[in-house]
Amino acid sequence: MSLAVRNLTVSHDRRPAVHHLSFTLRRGGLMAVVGPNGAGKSSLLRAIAGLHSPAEGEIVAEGRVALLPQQAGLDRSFPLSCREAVMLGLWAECGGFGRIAEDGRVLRALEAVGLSGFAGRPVGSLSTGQFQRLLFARLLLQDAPVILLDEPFNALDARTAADLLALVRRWNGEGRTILAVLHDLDLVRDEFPETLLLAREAVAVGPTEEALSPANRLRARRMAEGWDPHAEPCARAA
Ligand SMILES: Nc1ncnc2c1ncn2[C@@H]1O[C@H](COP(=O)(O)OP(=O)(O)OP(=O)(O)O)[C@@H](O)[C@H]1O
Repeated sequence: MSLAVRNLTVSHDRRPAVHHLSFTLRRGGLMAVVGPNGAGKSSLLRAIAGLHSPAEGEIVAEGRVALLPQQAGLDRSFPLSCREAVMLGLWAECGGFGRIAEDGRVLRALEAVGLSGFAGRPVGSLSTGQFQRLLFARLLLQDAPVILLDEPFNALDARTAADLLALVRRWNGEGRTILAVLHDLDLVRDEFPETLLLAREAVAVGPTEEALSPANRLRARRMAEGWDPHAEPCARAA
């Protein structure tokens, strides 16, 4: 197994965003995470990436995990050039000074996502699509066997989405394991063989067509609508 999530509860202020969730993903697996707003999808990815400690349960990943976060949660006014922003992806691998020797890799990553000539541009000057390409270049450099994508094609034009989808396909073809939060169910059906349908708890996990059956989607909607944000914290997640 490349990724195993066992009885995972992720809480904010002791209120569970993800509740007693278990699933596994084989090496080279390609799985979509689908669910209503507030279903816990981003919380799940952040916990797998090690950015949020689980309240309960266990996450086992084979090798390094790289996360493409949601753009909406990022501060783009930070004074960084594209080169520096992509180099941040190398921090865990090379530390501060070692990265300077890696400029060639950074330029190649920028080129691979269609951003040749952008190395010196401030990140704040990029369009949404260009910024998403930049985040993909950073992921490319991280070279992780497990890749988490949080709404990777949101607010992109067709050309940018197609280019970045081609990169995802390439990574998967190289045997990397990919877990992606998506709202476009047609894209999920076309590209992702497996799906986790999440409404804080797992509604379904398995082959996409079965997981996204009308009955499961209705159940997910009802579970999300029935959730009381003021309910008592989960006693088991204390
Ligand atoms: N930092 C936080 N502090 C407090 N509550 C949070 C925090 N982050 C998320 N939550 C809450 O956790 C629940 C799940 O949020 P999360 O962002 O994981 O859902 P999501 O499925 O990714 O939603 P969306 O589709 O809208 O992006 C929501 O009720 C949200 O308000």
